[in-house]
Amino acid sequence: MALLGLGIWDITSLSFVALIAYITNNALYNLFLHPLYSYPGPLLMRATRLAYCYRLIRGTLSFDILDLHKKYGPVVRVAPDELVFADAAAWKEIMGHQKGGGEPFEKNMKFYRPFDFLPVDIISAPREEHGLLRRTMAHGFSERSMREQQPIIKGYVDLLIRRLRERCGQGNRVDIVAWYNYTTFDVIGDLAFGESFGCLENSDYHPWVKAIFELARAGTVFQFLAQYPLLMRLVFALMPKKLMEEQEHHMELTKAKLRRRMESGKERSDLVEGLLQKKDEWGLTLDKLQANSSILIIGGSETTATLLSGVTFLLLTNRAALEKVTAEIRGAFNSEEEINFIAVSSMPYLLACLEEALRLYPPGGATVCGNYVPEKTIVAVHQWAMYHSETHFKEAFSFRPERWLGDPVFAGDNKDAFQPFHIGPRNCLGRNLAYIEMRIILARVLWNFDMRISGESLDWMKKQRVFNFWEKGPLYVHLTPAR
Ligand code: HEM
Repeated sequence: MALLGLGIWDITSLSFVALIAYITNNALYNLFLHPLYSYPGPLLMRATRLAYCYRLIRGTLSFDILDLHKKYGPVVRVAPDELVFADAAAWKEIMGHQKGGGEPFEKNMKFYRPFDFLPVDIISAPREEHGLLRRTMAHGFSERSMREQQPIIKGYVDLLIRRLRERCGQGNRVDIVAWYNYTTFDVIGDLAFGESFGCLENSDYHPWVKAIFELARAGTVFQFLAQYPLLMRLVFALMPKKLMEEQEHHMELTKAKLRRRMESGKERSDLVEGLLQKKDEWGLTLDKLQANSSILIIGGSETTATLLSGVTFLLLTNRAALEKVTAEIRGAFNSEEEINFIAVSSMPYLLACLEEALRLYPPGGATVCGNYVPEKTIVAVHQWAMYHSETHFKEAFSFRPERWLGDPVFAGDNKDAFQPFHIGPRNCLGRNLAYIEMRIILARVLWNFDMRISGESLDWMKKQRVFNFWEKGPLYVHLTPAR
């Protein structure tokens, strides 16, 4: 084959040279002419986004960002068009409420919705649609709804305790991560679809839940590919058909659950009732309902289970704090029945332990909040890096619940830097529900069991990487009934 007298090898060599020239040209532009050229950062990261993507898909980005802040200061250029901030004021500037409503910047869709064909949900909706969705979904999180949801949540916590009692004692160990996941997925499954996933009942993950964990790692790869549309198309063309079918199957399962919830005809104070009531008026398709209920489940279950796993690990490796929080709980109640939503809200040390775990092990972690400013710069805050900085928190790597209780040793901490639920019009809608679930579950577990960490899990937190979620291995603990 010949083109204008050139052979195949000439054409290949020319294409290669053209590609190298293009990459070099781009890198030189990024280093010397780009509007962000004067911001500090490592040479490779300033020259090309590939260096950032490499850290993202290795799952080490969040930890690397802390080192970068130490070396380059509170604002670092981590990709040609991206700045990360380790400054408490950045929260407000990036996400705070604006006069007239809305947030200052649009979200970065390459991060939040890497594929155009995915239906829009509350997390990825543009400003106006987001406002409508949020106002409607907020009904499910009202005080009244949460009061009515209390017996549902209690039912699953009762079942958790029963299951753990069946398994504890005589040298047995349990993987507490799995049990927290079973519980929080069952609770939110019930609150979003009117039926649980049956994880606690069957003492196993439901395939829907398993698929979510399997997709998390792929998510970072797609966030990387979203930067390179041609590569994305190539990967899609080569992707095994089976993977696409599994994704379809997952969405079908969600739709089937939703259909059953709609056909039940019951009015419930749950998390989707608001949307279902507006379904016809807004012409909400099943795809959109599916997308939003999936977000509720993923956002409301994995996060809470992660934090519960984190706080359990931190307590079991900090004996004094474990004894103190256990004494607070066991001293406050005469019977387990008294441990309810209201009672657990007034347990200061329990709350301080949860806050400290949110600081050391923020669920979704390490996630960024990318947004575009008009000049198409992405701006981001990385929670893990921000919270492990001595600039903001004394003894930043240690578990010190006292810092949240006014201990003068930590008077210099910059609490404004700590925003695990984000701030502004797109902050976490489920924050109150999360606190209630976390307090009730932790209080009931500590009331019922003396806990000890199993030797093989002592470096559980150290080994983890982040792929949108913390990639948590099993956390083995020994439980002994306390009564
Ligand atoms: C420890 C537990 C939790 C943490 C740390 C957490 C954190 C967050 C964060 C950081 C966001 C902002 C995400 C973004 O825009 O990038 C968010 C949004 C959201 N969360 Fe949570 N969350 C937790 C539990 C829950 C629970 C239990 C629910 C209940 C279903 C929930 C529902 C939501 C919803 C609906 C949004 C979207 C809000 C919007 O875009 O307007 N979250 N959460």
